Amino acid sequence: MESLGSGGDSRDLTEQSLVTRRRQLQAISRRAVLDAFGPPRAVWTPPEGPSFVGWGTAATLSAEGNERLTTLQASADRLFSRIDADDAPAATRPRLVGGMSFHDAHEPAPPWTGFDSARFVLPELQLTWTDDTAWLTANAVAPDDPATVDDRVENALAEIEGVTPTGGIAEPPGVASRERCPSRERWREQVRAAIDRIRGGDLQKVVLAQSLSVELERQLSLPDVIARLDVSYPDCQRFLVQPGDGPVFFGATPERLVSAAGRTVETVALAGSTGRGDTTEEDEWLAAELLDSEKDIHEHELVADAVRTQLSPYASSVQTGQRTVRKLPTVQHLQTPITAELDDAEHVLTLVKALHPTPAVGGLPPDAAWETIRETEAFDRGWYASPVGWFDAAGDGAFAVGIRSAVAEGDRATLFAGAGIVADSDPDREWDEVQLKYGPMLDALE
Ligand SMILES: C=C(O[C@@H]1C=C(C(=O)O)C=C[C@H]1O)C(=O)O
Repeated sequence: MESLGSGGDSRDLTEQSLVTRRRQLQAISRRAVLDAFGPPRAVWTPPEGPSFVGWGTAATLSAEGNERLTTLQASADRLFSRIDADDAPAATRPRLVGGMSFHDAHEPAPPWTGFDSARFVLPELQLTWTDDTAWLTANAVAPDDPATVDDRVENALAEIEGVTPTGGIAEPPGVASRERCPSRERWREQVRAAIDRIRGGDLQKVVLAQSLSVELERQLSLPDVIARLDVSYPDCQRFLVQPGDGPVFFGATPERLVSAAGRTVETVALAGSTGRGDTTEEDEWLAAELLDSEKDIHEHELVADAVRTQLSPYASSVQTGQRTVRKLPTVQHLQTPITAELDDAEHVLTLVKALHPTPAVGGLPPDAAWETIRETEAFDRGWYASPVGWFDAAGDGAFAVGIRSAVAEGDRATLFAGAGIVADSDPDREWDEVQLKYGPMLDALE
């Protein structure tokens, strides 16, 4: 029988009610809340729509192996099978928030301690910001008396209303030293070997990544880092997952993996990159060159085609929007929005399973790309480039691709970034592209 850890014990998931109570409150700054309440915690801030912070643990679901999302979905169905909830907006429903490793086989070893192959937490408390107000949700699995959850939400409400607003955003901690994997010379060899394999015919595209380990001059302040990302990357999905007192995985990603609400599904193809210009003219010139680049269009269309193909078993029609240039502070990408109306509502985890990894972070064909990545990269991707997000009892949810991200603990952080390699790739240009993609995390740290 499946079980879950809840407050340290292992309990049978069937026959247990999940009790959820909610209260509306005066909107309060997220930074003040993050300052006041430590781990375990999670932050989810989309460019549009409700954002939330969760902390504490009402239940943890984790699973391993290549069927981990199937196992996890079954556990979640049991957890959500009996919900005793009061009436409140959909965004305040109990949510499981978390993610999974890029590779099927994953050991949660440093720097990824606590990051299981797949791990989702139902927070004990969720604070949700909607357009003009905020809601507090308290969750408990099989409490002895549901009235204790009413008490919990009232007490937490008082605690939050007593939180003192914080001052200005602190300066970034600063970077004292950095260590790259691989070296520039080794990268050239890796890219050339990948190109040879592509020319040999059994691989079309592979995304190779690098890691950058940095020692910080001071301890990292997560509330400040998140606040800085909010200012610099409002159009990106900002996320943070901290399973315990140890490491935290966070980022500001431009890439939506999938969001599902009933039968409506939204996703995006994002691949093909160039830098930003120093002047408006140069910037527009770079954008025009990207839109016209055969190499980048090829790299991009492999992603768009794969996404459409992966969604087609679930949807009789998949709509492709216009290919445009997405401008981010340090880099610009080719982007194509893709939407689908499903034949029947599907659990968002089913769609995550179908889509991960898209060739924007993996490659094509998937197995050959996976093998090339495993044989080439000398560091552990962990949760980098993997689905990170949330889902609820209805199977609705939203997932981002965990790029433009870092895993950090104390005064150390490891940043990750990659680039799609196709037959026409140039190793030095791909190296430069990777450095630009470190931008969001480096800006937040130094
Ligand atoms: C792999 C990353 O980015 C991905 C690869 C891109 C590319 O190769 O052009 C562009 C956007 C992302 O889909 C990353 O940022 O680490």
